[in-house]
Amino acid sequence: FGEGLKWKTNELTYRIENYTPDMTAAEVDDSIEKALQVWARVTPLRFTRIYSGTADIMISFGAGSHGDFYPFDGPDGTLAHAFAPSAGIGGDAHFDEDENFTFRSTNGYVLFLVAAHEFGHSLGLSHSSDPGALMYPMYNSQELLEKLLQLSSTGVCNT
Ligand SMILES: N[C@](CS(=O)(=O)c1ccc(Oc2ccccc2)cc1)(C(=O)NO)C(F)(F)F
Ligand SMILES: [Ca+2]
Ligand SMILES: [Zn+2]
Ligand SMILES: [Zn+2]
Repeated sequence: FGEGLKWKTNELTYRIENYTPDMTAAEVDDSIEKALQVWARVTPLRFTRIYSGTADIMISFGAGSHGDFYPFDGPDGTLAHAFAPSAGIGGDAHFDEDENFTFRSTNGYVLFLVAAHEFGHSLGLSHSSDPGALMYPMYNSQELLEKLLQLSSTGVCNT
């Protein structure tokens, strides 16, 4: 996906274009915001949500061929993909609607984790070979979820 580019500003906008029926809109919003906060805490980046027009990071759910050259593959397999920083589709994150995304439970893919991984790509990161890393291209949730949530909880309490 042409990684290696960087955003030219620290102020980025994002827009949630549509929702998955697997979760409530509030749970999707919360998962996306938390996933962006993971990166906001480790970079100088700030994310602003917009509700119309074109954002730097356009977030959408789609199944099969959904408007780009990387059609999804039905349940499991590819869960999502995102594009490295650039104009237009750059930075956008697409989630495979055929997956069962979940807020916190263990049945299904935790949207917060998948989104945090995809936003790593949206910021220009490529995959990590460390199986405990967020940018590892295989989904695993146990220790990572605790680590990230504990990170975000500590982040909250000392601010
Ligand atoms: N589609 C992927 C694999 S994927 O199964 O869709 C995927 C796997 C894991 C993902 O996030 C994540 C990584 C580590 C722990 C928890 C969740 C996101 C996406 C990917 O890494 N997309 O960003 C690849 F490698 F390009 F095929
Ligand atoms: Ca899939
Ligand atoms: Zn796509
Ligand atoms: Zn990835």
